[in-house]
Amino acid sequence: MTVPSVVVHRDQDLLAKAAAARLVTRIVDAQSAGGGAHIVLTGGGVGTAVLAEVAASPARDAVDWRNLDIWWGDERYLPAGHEERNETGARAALLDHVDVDERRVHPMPASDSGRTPEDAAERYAEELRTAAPHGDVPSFDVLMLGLGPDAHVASLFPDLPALRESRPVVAVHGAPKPPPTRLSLSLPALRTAQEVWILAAGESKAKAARLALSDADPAQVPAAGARGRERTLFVLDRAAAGELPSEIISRPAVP
Ligand SMILES: O=C1O[C@H](COP(=O)(O)O)[C@@H](O)[C@H](O)[C@H]1O
Repeated sequence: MTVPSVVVHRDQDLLAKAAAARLVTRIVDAQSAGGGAHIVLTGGGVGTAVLAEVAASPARDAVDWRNLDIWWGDERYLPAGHEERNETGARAALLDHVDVDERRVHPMPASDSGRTPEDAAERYAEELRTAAPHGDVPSFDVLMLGLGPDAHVASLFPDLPALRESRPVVAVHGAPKPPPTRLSLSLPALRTAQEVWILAAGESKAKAARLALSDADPAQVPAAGARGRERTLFVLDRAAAGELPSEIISRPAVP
């Protein structure tokens, strides 16, 4: 697993703008190297703000939006179009404003799909498998994650059985943050991404960021288990970085 590196921005607004610039560059680089690209979106305040900044950026036109597969790291198990669904937020912030190929936009199933959460998780796992030339999931170029104050990432919450899941997608019951029923990529699936970016702003995330950068057990600190194959990057604002030891902030990114 890669040793994480950390970038700290002045505040959430600047963090969102800088992460958006990073995301555009990452997609353009991947597309220049190989044609298509796969990205994984997150819900939450910062993740959605980053997407809105991509939409507002003139550089967004450097992306070949039709040649991009868009996935989600987790979803709240609510009816299609519900305002609390991560998909709804991502569409309003970005996807409704760029020329995506709908066949390559892969939202997780909604609760009115007629499936149980377990069937919905298996359905999404199948969709991932279909897009993967080798293995169970495509090679994600970048996978973004928000960070909860309890150090949850995606919908993997401390001490819940979903953290022990080895299949790529898991149904989550009893989440402490509403809604209680969710779908999530599992920790092994998150770890297949080339790059994992953890985005967090605000003082309420400072303790979680410190623990996520420690050797804590992912069973209690899920974010401590979210690492990319080639790179793990924490993009924080000053408040979220407030409890980090100074040697972590300046640590060079090495595998
Ligand atoms: O419920 C969720 O929360 C996390 C973190 O959200 P934030 O608003 O505290 O940044 C998010 O990453 C996840 O996708 C979402 O379902």
